[in-house]
Amino acid sequence: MIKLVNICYDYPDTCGLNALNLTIDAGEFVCLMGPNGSGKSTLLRLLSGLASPTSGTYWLHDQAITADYLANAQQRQRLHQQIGMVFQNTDVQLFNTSVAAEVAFGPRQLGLSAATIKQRVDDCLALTDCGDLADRVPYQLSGGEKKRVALASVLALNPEILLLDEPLNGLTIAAQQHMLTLLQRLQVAGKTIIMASHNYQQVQTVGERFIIFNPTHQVDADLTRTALAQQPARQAQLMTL
Ligand SMILES: Nc1ncnc2c1ncn2[C@@H]1O[C@H](COP(=O)(O)OP(=O)(O)OP(=O)(O)O)[C@@H](O)[C@H]1O
Repeated sequence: MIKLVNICYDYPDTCGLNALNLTIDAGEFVCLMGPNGSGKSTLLRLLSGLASPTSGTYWLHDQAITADYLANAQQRQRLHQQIGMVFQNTDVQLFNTSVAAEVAFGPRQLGLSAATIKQRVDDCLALTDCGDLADRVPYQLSGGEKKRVALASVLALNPEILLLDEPLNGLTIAAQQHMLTLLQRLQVAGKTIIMASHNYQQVQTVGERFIIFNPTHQVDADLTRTALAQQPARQAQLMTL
């Protein structure tokens, strides 16, 4: 489904990703791990179409997602329907005056009918346990509530792939568990989940594949949960990230 071939991404003064080769299949639950600055967020930005590789090719369903492809508004919108991203800082993502309006925003941009939009909003609020937040102002919600609303607004476009950048950061233990259970439910419902995290303890029971970056922005290891469980030294290293 996703295929990255020899991807490099350079910021003006530093490297973000270095010679990345990766294939991700539909339905996987992938955790991107590695130290601060190793490239996890950069990879999510590339996958979401917010940035294009400096070199190499990003394929999604045999379509090369190039800067030229993304320059076309219709094609960009198509990508955003296929791949949705929950940002690390949800404050940059939530800008509407009510939660219901926030979740309706994406479907409205697609020009869907009022009845379809209402159905999608109701479904996504229910799925993320945000039904009782519908009339609240997103900016005034707690950190955990904001993450769930951001997820609901992404789900309203019904993307097949969900990208999440440190979705557990700043949440209470209960809110973390809530989010993880929600993500597992979405995977069971057929979504592909790609989540950046530096906290192995939090994600070890939900992630099925662990792609671990090193400080030079390369993939250091790409392991199934079972394979990682057989590498205590690697697990210990992940615990210290
Ligand atoms: N907007 C930017 N401008 C310049 N350099 C950047 C920018 N964003 C990231 N970088 C650099 O690119 C490299 C990869 O950063 P990235 O944010 O992808 O890492 P990360 O693994 O997500 O880190 P963290 O765990 O701290 O979120 C780092 O060296 C970082 O300093």
